[in-house]
Amino acid sequence: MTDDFFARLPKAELHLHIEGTLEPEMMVALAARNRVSIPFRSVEQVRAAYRFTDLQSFLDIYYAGADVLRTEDDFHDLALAYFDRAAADGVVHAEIFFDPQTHIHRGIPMQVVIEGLFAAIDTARERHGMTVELILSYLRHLDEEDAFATLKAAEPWLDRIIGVGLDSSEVGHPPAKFARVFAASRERGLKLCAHAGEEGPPAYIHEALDVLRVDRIDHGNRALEDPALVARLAREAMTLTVCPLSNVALRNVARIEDHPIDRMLDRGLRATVHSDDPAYFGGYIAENFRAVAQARGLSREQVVTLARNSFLSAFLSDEALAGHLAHLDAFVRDAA
Ligand code: HPA
Ligand SMILES: [Zn+2]
Repeated sequence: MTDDFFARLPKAELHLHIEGTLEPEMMVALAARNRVSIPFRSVEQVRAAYRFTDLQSFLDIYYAGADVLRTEDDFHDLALAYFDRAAADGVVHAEIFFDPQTHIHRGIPMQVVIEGLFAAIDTARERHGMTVELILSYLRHLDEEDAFATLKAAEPWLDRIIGVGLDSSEVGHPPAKFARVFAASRERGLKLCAHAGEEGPPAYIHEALDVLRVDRIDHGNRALEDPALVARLAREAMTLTVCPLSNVALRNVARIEDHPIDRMLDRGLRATVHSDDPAYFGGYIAENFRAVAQARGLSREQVVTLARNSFLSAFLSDEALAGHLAHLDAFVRDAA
């Protein structure tokens, strides 16, 4: 399989934090445009700081970097640059996380964030035919009351937000901490996702399923430590949105050659491949597919299964899903 095959393979991006697409060049440019001081003098210095030892060491830099995002134009420019990049990687549908609390706590109103993102989404549809949905992600290191305030602040735009997520520092902040705000989110018709089992134990995945009643698990790698959980996830066809380059960058997997993606597929798990925070972890979605496929010697059939799973796991109408699967089948036939 050539680089071109991985880039043209039609796919859905389901695990991407838009703040994690802030490339060092844009960070430096927005710092200058908004007269925000950052602790780096050049793009090279920013890149050199991207050596992580765990999730928290990444989050510290990721939240600091987000401070250059101030205006509706900033959010628009950030997201449109990402959509252009994703289109070149074969992404035809994306469901992206955004972290409103990161911005609200700095005094940037929800409206600035959301209207900037919506404007870019409209352009992505016109320019690339790409469909994009937003997932409002609650920060789990903050309390549930703050999450409730965020849901309330998003009320005017909920008809254009497809779901909610749960991210940030996992260990010590179990899913059950957000039981009530997830129930309230579900009552408003929102889909539910939660990061679980990235650094946290398998018990957090059980909780995300039983207490939050999520529709998708983000990461979920540590499920492999619990055979009964693996059997349950497989039986329920519960998606795990797996991010290979993130797993290596944050040292949840020692080397890409050790990545468990094929073990997940072999055990009947509905795994998908995504990019998480590509500006920080060294590659967008096609590079995640290529790197893990080459390192693990995946067959073409396994790679196509990963792409198919991305559509099966997306929050699409039956009609849109059928269209994407037909397009994928045609691509596979033509590429044969
Ligand atoms: O990989 C992640 N895990 C938890 N929180 C995050 N916020 C951005 N990326 C991540
Ligand atoms: Zn993530």
